[in-house]
Amino acid sequence: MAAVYDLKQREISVKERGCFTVALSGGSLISFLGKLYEAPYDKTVDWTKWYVLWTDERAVSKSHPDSNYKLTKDNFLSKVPILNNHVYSINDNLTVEDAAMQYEFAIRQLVKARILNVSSINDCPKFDLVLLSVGSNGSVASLFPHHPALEQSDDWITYITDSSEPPPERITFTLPVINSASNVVMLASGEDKATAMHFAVDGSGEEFDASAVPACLVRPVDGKLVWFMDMLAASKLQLSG
Ligand SMILES: O=C1O[C@H](COP(=O)(O)O)[C@@H](O)[C@H](O)[C@H]1O
Repeated sequence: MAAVYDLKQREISVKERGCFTVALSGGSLISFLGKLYEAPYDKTVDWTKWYVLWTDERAVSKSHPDSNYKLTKDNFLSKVPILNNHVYSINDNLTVEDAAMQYEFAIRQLVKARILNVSSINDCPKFDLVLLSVGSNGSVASLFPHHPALEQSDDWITYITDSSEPPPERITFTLPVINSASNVVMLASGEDKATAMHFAVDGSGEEFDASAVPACLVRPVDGKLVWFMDMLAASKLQLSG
């Protein structure tokens, strides 16, 4: 995945603020992060500057196989020297409502400490990088097709109790936060993503309902969007015009 992210962008963030803030979703993208602890990146990345957060979490314990934290810990964090106090996971001992509030508070503290920038357009936190693995239904983070959470713009973090994919309870970034990032990378791999990718990339026109494919609603307001897909996920693209 082009080493996940342009090395220069990381260097710019580190030079400007002395840190690099990344929000990770769960899903298949986590296995691609492995490239970052292989040569040459293992020598060039300054891991001590990284701050890691999650775009969303499922309401399960951190040791549960469905936990996005566990997935990231097992496949990435346990292999790289990111500082423990730079890892901001979502509390698994609270109700989703309280965990969402607590997580938003933690993000506000990072903004106060100037570890996280703020968007000049909407006052949302401005992550250096948001990495999203797109679901087979076109979901991003824990924002699912036609769900009212897609409309949420008052809060940075919200929660849902009726996810169309198990488990039903989740905590998630809202779209304004995703769209305020400096860089958003969307990843889709596998044939089960092909229909969603077709709508996400080719879907347009008055009749197209973007809320049916939340990935379509990812449009950074003042940042870059990069898509990575494998041949199977891209197999239904029309790429006309
Ligand atoms: O439930 C979730 O799934 C999506 C997509 O995962 P994938 O395995 O189809 O790549 C993920 O991005 C999200 O963070 C997670 O909570």
